[in-house]
Amino acid sequence: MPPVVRFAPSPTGYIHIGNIRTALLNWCVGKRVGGQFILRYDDTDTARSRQEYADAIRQDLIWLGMVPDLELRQSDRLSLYDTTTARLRAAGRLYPCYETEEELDRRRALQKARGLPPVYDRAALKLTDMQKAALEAEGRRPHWRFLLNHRRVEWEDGVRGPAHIDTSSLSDPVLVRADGSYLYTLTSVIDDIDLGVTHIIRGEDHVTNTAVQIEIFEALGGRVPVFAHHNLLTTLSGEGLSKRTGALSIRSLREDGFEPMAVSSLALLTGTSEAVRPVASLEELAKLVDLSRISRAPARFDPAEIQVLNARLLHETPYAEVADRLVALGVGGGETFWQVVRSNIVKLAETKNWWDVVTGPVASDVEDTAFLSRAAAVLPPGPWDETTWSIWTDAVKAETGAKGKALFMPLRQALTGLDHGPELKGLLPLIGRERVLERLKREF
Ligand SMILES: Nc1ncnc2c1ncn2[C@@H]1O[C@H](COP(=O)(O)OP(=O)(O)OP(=O)(O)O)[C@@H](O)[C@H]1O
Repeated sequence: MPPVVRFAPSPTGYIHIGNIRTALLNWCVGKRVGGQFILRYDDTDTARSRQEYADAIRQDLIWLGMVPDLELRQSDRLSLYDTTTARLRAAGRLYPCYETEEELDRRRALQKARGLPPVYDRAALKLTDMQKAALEAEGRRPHWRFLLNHRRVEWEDGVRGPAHIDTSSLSDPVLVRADGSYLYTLTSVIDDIDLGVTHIIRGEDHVTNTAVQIEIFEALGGRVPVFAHHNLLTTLSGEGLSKRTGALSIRSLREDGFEPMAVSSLALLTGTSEAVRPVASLEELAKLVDLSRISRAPARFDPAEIQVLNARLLHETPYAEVADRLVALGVGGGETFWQVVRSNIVKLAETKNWWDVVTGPVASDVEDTAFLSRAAAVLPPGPWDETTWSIWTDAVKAETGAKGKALFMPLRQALTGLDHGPELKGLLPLIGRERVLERLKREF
């Protein structure tokens, strides 16, 4: 059976490069063998979830090439959660609790003072019907906790190998809030069962959730999927990423002009056994994914590396893949121009600067105008090709006696207004004889 995978972000901000590590791993594991990739907005936290963020997540994934096969939002599925929760209540696995946050805080402080772990003591389980009625008469509304089985929950983690957590070390998790809203821990399992999710690949921030959720899967009679918890991306100094700060959001990287495959290559390959390098397509990237070879240590990455990857990716990109975008940027010169400039750019938009250098005008401040006039005098006749530059510079050398930097630098500066850039043997024919003459004679 082909895998069914999902990316399930909360639409509470713009997704960042760490979030897409999760999305990419799921996409790769699912799509490389013809599986289904689901995008699910986990928007049960209505106070923080926003439609504009959900829209942005979809756009970001599509920009990266991960088109979802199915898209759904948890806020549309409340009736499924209502009926499933009723089953858990009927089975005695959900029980009402009336403690306020302050009461719980106090209890935890007391446990800590006694050297005990701050685990919920299940006091609510001992409440009689009369006590519950009295609390409700006071105006209290219950929140609902899941009765854990207090056992050793084991699973074969796709990344971490054999894993286990003893749920007796955990508090019974709240699955339904006092206002009746559901927590992600529950709704996620209900959806994963309903959608037939076969693999749950997510960050290791979810490991504890997994033990709880395996118990919920079992309580609901669902098939427990394969779980895999990957390391989280952190900055070089070890700082985590959060949607709330907006740092390294996919949106900002796109606006900064980075290529989607540079972003994806960095997000996916950092902290794996593969060298971090630009990979040309998601399909190629998917072939490199081996969950069992993802490191357990945090995946530290240098945000500056994205520049390097972007440049390397563009250096290897064939003209056909960028032709339309070059036209949209107002860049001419076709494939020849692309071959000449692609190894001199970090971002595609920089091609426009070089095209402006080709078409002119350029301002230069070469003082030795006599040298330029003598160079102009020996300019070869057209047509020009890649050999013209060396024919010309040999002639200028013979004419003026200049060599090395003293020969090349004034010519480069006069022709481009700059002291660096693409090879002049490629640029020269693009600039053309007429403009070269103008620039040597300073007649722009
Ligand atoms: N720095 C990170 N590196 C890799 N994966 C991450 C990182 N941060 C979050 N994830 C993963 O992204 C997926 C979506 O997570 P979620 O929507 O909860 O976002 P978040 O960034 O963890 O949370 P928050 O909105 O609280 O900042 C989860 O599977 C989570 O494990």
